[in-house]
Amino acid sequence: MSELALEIRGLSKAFGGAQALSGVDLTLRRGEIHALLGENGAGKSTLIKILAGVVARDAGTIVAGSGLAFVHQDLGLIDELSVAENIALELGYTRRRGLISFAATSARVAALLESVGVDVSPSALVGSLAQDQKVMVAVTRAVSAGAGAIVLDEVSSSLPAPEMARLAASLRAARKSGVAYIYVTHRLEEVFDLADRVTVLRDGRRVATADVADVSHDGLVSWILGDALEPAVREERPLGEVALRVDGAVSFDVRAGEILGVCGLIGSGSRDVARVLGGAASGDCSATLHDHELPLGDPYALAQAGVAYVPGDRVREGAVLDLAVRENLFLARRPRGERAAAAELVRRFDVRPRDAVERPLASLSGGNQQKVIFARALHAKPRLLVLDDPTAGVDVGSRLALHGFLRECAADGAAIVLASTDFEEIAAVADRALVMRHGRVADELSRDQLTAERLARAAYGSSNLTEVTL
Ligand SMILES: Nc1ncnc2c1ncn2[C@@H]1O[C@H](COP(=O)(O)OP(=O)(O)OP(=O)(O)O)[C@@H](O)[C@H]1O
Repeated sequence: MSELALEIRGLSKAFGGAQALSGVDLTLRRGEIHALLGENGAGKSTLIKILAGVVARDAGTIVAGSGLAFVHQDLGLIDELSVAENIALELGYTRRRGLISFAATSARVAALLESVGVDVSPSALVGSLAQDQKVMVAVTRAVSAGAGAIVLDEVSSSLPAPEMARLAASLRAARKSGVAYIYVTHRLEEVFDLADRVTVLRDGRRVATADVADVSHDGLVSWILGDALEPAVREERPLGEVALRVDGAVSFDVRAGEILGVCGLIGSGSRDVARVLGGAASGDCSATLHDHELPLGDPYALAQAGVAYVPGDRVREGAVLDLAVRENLFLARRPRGERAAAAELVRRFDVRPRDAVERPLASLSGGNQQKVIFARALHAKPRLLVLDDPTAGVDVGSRLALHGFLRECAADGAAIVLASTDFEEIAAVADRALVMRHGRVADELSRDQLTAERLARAAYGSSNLTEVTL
């Protein structure tokens, strides 16, 4: 066991009749980053919830070398407190003669940050840090609690590519302290940037475990999906007249049939563009759709005006978890033949399990919940479709399928605004992209200029790659 931080044998779990995990083995070596992959519903969250003690296992053994800790996407940090205070909440404050010593606490935290290789000041307010730095503070907090293994559960899922590159560098450095990481992601590039080994789950079974150096991108895809991916075809789409005009702090046009990508670093304002147009936030601008003023700020009136919105925060903005999939599909307007229509959408958008229609949305895996929200927006046949990071948490196969649906929607004449933290996604589907910096449109890239790397450079405002440390 000495070389192992964690050993899982024969882990099984069923929910009702559905076998979420069947006899899964996984070993985690000290000081390794071990990626855990699998399509939506493969069983990753169930495995993690069992490790965390939130879900009881049906069978199997788990032996942990030392403590296990969990860092989820929301990180659980308090923005208004300093780095030292956030970590001291876990570590305990250092006392001198019975009194809390902030100086001594800060020195202890500084030493801890250094041991993990995190370059932030203990006195910095967490709210002022970049998202990748926040992840590393959460990691340091877990280390301070004595964790020998840390599960990073989709911490990168809404992290723009440039910030992800920095997080990858920090995590690679952090591994030297001997702590082991399980790293859950749907972005395969990250596996190659970051991980030492990889385990793939499919339908609750372990399909493979391998050294990352021995696997290819296509090999991973076929383990994940049980099949190869059809390469996406990018057909030329004729663009129509200008359909959407936005005027204000940010001004731009989108033509009918055009997919406009919007991206930037966190805080650049790129996602705010989608939130304002989708009716989830108010903003300092006005907009017209086919020359009619859009009722921004009023989600219901926006929907009436032909706008559909796929929110980034599906739990708070997009979905009612306690309601059935069918009810979530038709929240605003219930069609005749609702059951048949819902079953058809579930089939077309490949929502799993297949009998999901009458199940509560909460019982679906995260990625399958997102497909339901996507299906609802596209079913409305919008004239303007606004999406905020729509494929975060969606597996590699489903993502390609959703991109295909986006292209179909554009081919039907919709104007599409796609804000995404996944720069590969924008490069793959957008006809044009705006790159935001400090709340303004800083760059515009046309179709033939669109690559993930160029987007990342533009997001930083640098044409010099060495400054960017991608
Ligand atoms: N509370 C629950 N009740 C019923 N079924 C559940 C419950 N939680 C998970 N499941 C089912 O267990 C299976 C595995 O789901 P899990 O959430 O572990 O997948 P995942 O790999 O984490 O997917 P994703 O990438 O979408 O997050 C799915 O079929 C899911 O519908």
